Amino acid sequence: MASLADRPFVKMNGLGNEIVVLDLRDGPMPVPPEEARALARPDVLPFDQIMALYPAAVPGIDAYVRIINADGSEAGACGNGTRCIALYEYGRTGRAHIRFESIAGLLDCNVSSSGITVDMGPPRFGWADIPLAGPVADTRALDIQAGPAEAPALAHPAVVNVGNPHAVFFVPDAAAVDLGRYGPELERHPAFPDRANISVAQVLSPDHILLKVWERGAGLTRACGSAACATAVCAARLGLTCRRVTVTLPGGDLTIDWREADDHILMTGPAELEFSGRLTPDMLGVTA
Ligand SMILES: N[C@H](CCC[C@H](N)C(=O)O)C(=O)O
Repeated sequence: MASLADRPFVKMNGLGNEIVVLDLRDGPMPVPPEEARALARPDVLPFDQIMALYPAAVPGIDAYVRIINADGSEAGACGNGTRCIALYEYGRTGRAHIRFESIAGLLDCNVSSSGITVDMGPPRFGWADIPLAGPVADTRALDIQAGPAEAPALAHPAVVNVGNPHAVFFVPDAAAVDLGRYGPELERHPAFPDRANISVAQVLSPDHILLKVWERGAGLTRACGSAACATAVCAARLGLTCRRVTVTLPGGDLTIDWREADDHILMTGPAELEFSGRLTPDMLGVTA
């Protein structure tokens, strides 16, 4: 497989969710998983996701995007990363309305002075859509848990697919949960054949949720846009909140609006451009 050596990159973040943008439209190539893992090393260019841009297949779409986690696995959605590439494309073209295509569908973005809004599409709650290992009638409360059997630390998550799989545990006190301890086993729980992103959510009011996330293929992150979307729709589906909420993550706030008219999830928040550079063989773990 060809190497990414000598390709330009842009380092960005969405509320501290660490993003690397690789614009591969001039020379499309897959992202080698082993090079992604090498690049993500703490002393190289630590990131949570790579957003790789490819030529769009249809007119009117700015790019096709593929999302690679720090462990080299591929994801179907990345809300914070999508805001980052929307800002990147706005900087390149000056156009505020940007459209991406992804494996999970169309991502309609709008860049404005009040933030970047991404239409993440509709949630999918069916067990096979998540996916789960077998039929489950009620995906509002999956029969799994973590921690001591007699007093589980986390139990009965709501599950949803928002382009990628999420399990959301609602708890009375999110700060009291050691997600770093339970995240790894829950991410790889047998109930999730494609693994899952794991959220711990505390409902503060009908329009405000506190959230922390263990991301599939990346671990604890400062923010996770798709988890904020997943948590907002699961909370509304359970009657815990209204359909428009502020989600407060360790890195900051996102506004999520689960639109009644078409069931689409709109996520609004910031993105930040940090620096750019060029990838070297050393950064990619490639022997020259
Ligand atoms: N940080 C991303 C989520 C990445 C999800 C990825 N970890 C997966 O495997 O689904 C976000 O802001 O939505």
